[in-house]
Amino acid sequence: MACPCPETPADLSFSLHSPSLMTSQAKDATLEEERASEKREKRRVEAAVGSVCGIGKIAMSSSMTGEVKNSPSTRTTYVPPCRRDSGLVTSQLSDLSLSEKDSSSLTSNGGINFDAYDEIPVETIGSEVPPPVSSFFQIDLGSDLELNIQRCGYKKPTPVQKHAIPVIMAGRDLMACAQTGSGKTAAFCLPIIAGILKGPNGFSETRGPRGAGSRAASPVALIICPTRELAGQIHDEVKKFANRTRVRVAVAYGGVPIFQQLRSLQGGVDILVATPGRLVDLIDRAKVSLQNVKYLTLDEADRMLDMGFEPQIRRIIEENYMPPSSVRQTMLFSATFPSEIQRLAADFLSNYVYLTVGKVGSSTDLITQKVVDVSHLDKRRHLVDILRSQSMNAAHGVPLTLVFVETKREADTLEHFLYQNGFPATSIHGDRNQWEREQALNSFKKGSTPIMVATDVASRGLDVPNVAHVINYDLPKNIDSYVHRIGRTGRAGKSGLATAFFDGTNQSMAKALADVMEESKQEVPEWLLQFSESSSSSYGGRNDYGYSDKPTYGKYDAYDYGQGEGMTWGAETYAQSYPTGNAQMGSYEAASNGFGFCYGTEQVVATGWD
Ligand SMILES: Nc1ncnc2c1ncn2[C@@H]1O[C@H](COP(=O)(O)OP(=O)(O)OP(=O)(O)O)[C@@H](O)[C@H]1O
Repeated sequence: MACPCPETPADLSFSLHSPSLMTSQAKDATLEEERASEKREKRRVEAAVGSVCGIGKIAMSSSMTGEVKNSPSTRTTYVPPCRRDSGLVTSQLSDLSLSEKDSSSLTSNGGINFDAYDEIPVETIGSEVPPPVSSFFQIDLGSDLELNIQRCGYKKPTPVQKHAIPVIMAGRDLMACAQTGSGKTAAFCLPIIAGILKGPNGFSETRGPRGAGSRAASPVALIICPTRELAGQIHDEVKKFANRTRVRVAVAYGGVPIFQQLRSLQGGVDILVATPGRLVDLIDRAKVSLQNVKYLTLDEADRMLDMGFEPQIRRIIEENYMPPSSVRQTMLFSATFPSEIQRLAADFLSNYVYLTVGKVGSSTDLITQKVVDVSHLDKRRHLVDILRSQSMNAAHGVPLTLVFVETKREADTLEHFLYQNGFPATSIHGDRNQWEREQALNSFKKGSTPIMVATDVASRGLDVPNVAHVINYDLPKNIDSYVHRIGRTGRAGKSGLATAFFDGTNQSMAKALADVMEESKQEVPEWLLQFSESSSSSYGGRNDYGYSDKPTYGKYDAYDYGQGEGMTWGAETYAQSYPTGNAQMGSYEAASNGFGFCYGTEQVVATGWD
């Protein structure tokens, strides 16, 4: 059958093959051609990037960049040769158990298949956008880093890496939106490390105290993210890539004693990964100075805004001697970008490239999405039936299953209920101390407790390999959270299953949910379409630009915020807007964020961020 998709523009130097459509002979020939073109491309990109890799804001001219011609603020779309039939046609979930297809989707969660991402359309907007690469070795990342990439088993870059790495290496600011699990972390880590290893700023005398001196640690790269677990995970990732190089990496997040973090900073640091609250604390103690920051990355930038971190972020960036946006390089990464993020981009980025892989805010079609109409009272029975059914069908024990609930109390209650009913479950939420949270996550990762009940504290960024099933026991209040939650499965090109329980209270989500399902080629149940047509509310919906339409400020979950040493702020969630008038205190600790204003203490609907 003829491919209905537009041809890949002939002038694109990288190939976008659909492997399933190729014979092995054709594959060999293509590989040969790829190697040759890789070498040609490497020479061209080297010539273009030259000595400015990652150390300056020198934009490449279109004549330097080769075939992809860009005039100022050009929109370039890379269209895959043929969108594969994903094969993920969903069948109705039988009333109380998993269908055969769903079960097989749970067990086919095996190997990494990044080819799946090759078919996703990519768009770049900006002036003189550096061309993408098709291999890690096409751009000079340095031999140490190349070795570490190989050690990590990364054979080829994912689309976001193909496009983002050359942009960052060329010294450009970047706002990048790519689907969950598609390798955004390495997309910013690799060029930062490469830049530090090459650049004159990288190993200057300024990276901070090396001994017992009193000077503040002065990182060259700062990576800010919303949660402790995510900070820990990014730190691990950076350490893997910086292994056996002289790049020093440290992490700082709340909920644990600060002393150990202070000690690691004392040795001097090149890359600091931090959550906003603890970072402000360290700056106030004069233990961290931002005056040498050359690379600033905001990971899950939209979530940090959503959580009300904007004052902290602004304070960190605008009031602490951080070099201005014309000097530093700034990168924003997420799978969703609500419109509010554009204000931040306008303030913090300069002459940036806007990169989108797939549709902004959409999910990957590697995840089979189900939605079940279930009354509130029936949820537990449904959950038990699903868990039983998948355990019976699983070849190797209970598949890793993440169950999202709305409140911390519900997380505890449901964990207890599951445990009482013979299911090996644990839970993670903001009322558990950091040690308990890490224990829970580890035992989930190892499969000792293959069922984890979680609040939104686990919805973003967490990369647990082989999560087979995400169950939205309680649907979140906005569609971006839904996209991130289900993105805990179907990562790194693997398939996954996501089931949502839709009850009477979720009607305002119907349209947004149906839209996301349609965008990712899922079968939307007729009853949901009907709800979505009758629902007049746009809450949780999207505007014409694919951004979420909802008001994002003041929707507080509990977060890692202004905490002192070992202390957890905001153990609960502030359901609505802040600052609020008539506060109604809940059972949480925080009433002040340490920056001079009171949090709204609206009705408490906890989801456990901190
Ligand atoms: N090029 C690659 N080759 C092999 N594995 C990779 C590659 N890039 C990333 N991975 C792996 O894919 C997984 C997902 O990557 P990562 O966590 O960076 O995704 P993400 O896009 O940041 O997801 P999220 O939006 O949920 O934060 C990780 O286990 C990572 O190690």
